[in-house]
Parts: sequence; structure tokens; C-alpha cells
Amino acid sequence: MSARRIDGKAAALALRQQVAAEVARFQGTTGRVPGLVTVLVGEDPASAVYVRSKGRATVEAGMQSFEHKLPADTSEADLLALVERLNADPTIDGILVQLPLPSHIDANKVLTRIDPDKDVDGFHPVNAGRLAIGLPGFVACTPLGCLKLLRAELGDLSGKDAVVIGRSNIVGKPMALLLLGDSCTVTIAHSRTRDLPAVVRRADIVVAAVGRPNMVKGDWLKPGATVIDVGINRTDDGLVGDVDFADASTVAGAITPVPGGVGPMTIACLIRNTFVSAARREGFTVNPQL
Ligand SMILES: Nc1nc2c(c(=O)[nH]1)N[C@@H](CN(C=O)c1ccc(C(=O)N[C@@H](CCC(=O)O)C(=O)O)cc1)CN2
Ligand SMILES: [Mg+2]
Repeated sequence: MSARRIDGKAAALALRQQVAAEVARFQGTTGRVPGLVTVLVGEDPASAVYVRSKGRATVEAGMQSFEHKLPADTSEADLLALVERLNADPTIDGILVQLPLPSHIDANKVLTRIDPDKDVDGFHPVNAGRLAIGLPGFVACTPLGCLKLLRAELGDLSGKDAVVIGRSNIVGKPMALLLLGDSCTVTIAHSRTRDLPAVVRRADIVVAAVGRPNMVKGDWLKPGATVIDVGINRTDDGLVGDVDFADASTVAGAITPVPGGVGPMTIACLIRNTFVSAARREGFTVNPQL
């Protein structure tokens, strides 16, 4: 069997175009342009690329992009003060603090200072809680992007067996909750899971988010399974995912590549969340498909 390649780049472009159309309708009705601010602390080259891509995607969707680039030795107090100013700024609908932050800054403290209703990354504990009990809020962009790819590939997910490998607050845990919300039977596997290949082999849906290059092999998979690879690992062989793509493709029914799978959906969902934030603030009805 050779798995279908799930084209995250195309799906992301389609979502961004849909958001752009909604932004135009929003602006026509309210006279307002949604705004996203990104905050980058330090010189991490990958983070700089991601922040640039986010700014470009924001503008391409017809929204305003504000960018704060701060030196690596910015104090935690100064960063918190900036967040407070952005919370109070009515032209800003979304605040994104790029991770990772330098080690002298407590990232949780900073993320918790963002107004939950401008937290388009969905990292604030209030938004994590809203997701856990099924209230509207903001869902983290990477797991939201994965869910959108899965729904587009499989349609109704209800009753499917899903295994999420990885239990991070940013991907694994919210991913598991989203799959549960779509009525999957969900297992969260992690570094202490016993016989991981046997656990993964039960799954109709596998989401790998561990940060270990090429870890998931073809013989770990149920034939026909849908595999979503969240891993972005820079190796001597270039950028690879957490799934051994070539090997897994001989068994899976469908699989996301790295690059060109989940990554582009992360940015598209950020654009989506920023528009949704502006719409909620103005009482503008959001297309539920978005
Ligand atoms: N505040 C946040 N920080 C971080 C997040 C986040 O969602 N919010 N996620 C990651 C980084 N990230 C966005 O910030 C991100 C990572 C990867 C991609 C992407 O499109 N990747 C491409 C490959 C690009 C490359 O060569 O590096 C792909 O997979 O096709 C987009 C966004 C950590 N920080
Ligand atoms: Mg983990």
C-alpha cells in the first residue's frame, strides 16, 4: 500500500483564503481591520522565520500586523509590561509571544499575563480550561490544524481509536481533548508507555508529537491508519518528522509529510484565531466551518 499524502500546504492556503474573505466581510460591516501583534525575544533563527511568516500571512489575509523584536537580554518585568500595554490596546485582537523564550524568563508567567480573549495561541490556562470543559475559547494552533486535516481526510471521526504520542501542554494534551470532543476513543502515550508499538497499532488515527526523528515505524501502524506527524526535527539529513515517512507510507492509509504537513496549518490557524478574536469582540457572526 502507498499512503495518500495529506497536503497541509494546500489546506493551509485554502483556510487562509477563506479567512481573507471573512475579514473583507467583517471590515465592510464593522469598518475595522483585525490586528495581530507578534513578540519575538532574542535571535533564534527558526523563531525569526516563523514570526516573519506569521506577519506575512496576517497581511495577506487583510489584517494588520504589529511586530515587537526585543533583545535577548530583555528582562521578564519589561516583557510583562509590554504584554500589559498590548492587552489594553484596542487595535490589537491577538497577542502572540513566540516560544521558546530565553531561559531567564518564565514563559508560563508571560503567557498567563496575556488577556485570555486576545490569546490567539490558546496557551493561557483559561483557554486550556475552556477547551477541557467544552466552552468557546482559543485552541492552540498546531492541534487545531491537525484536527482540521483529520476532518478533511476522514469526515466524521466519531468512534475512531486515536493515539496521541506526546503529552505536552501545547500539542499532546489539547490534541487529545479535541479528538475526545469529536467522540474518538483517545489514548495519550508518552515516554513511560509500555509497548508503545502495540499501543499505536490499535489506532485508526495516530498523532505523533514527541520530537524524536523518525521514531514511528511502518510496523507500528494498523494498515490504513491516518497518521499526523507534528515533529519538526532538524537532522544531518535535513528536516524530518517523528514518523519514518517512507516506511510508514507502506502501511498507512494517509499521512502528513514534513515539511508541508502540519507546519503550514499552524500559521493558518493563527490567522483564523486572530480573525475569530476580532469577530467576537465586535459581535460579528463567525462561519462555523472556519
Ligand atoms: N507562540 C508560539 N510559539 C511556537 C509555536 C506556536 O504555535 N506558538 N509553534 C512552534 C513554531 N511554529 C510557530 O510558531 C511553527 C513551526 C513550524 C512551521 C512550519 O510551517 N514548518 C514548515 C517547515 C519550515 C522549516 O523549514 O522550518 C513545515 O512543517 O512545512 C510553522 C510554525 C514553536 N513555537
Ligand atoms: Mg511530550
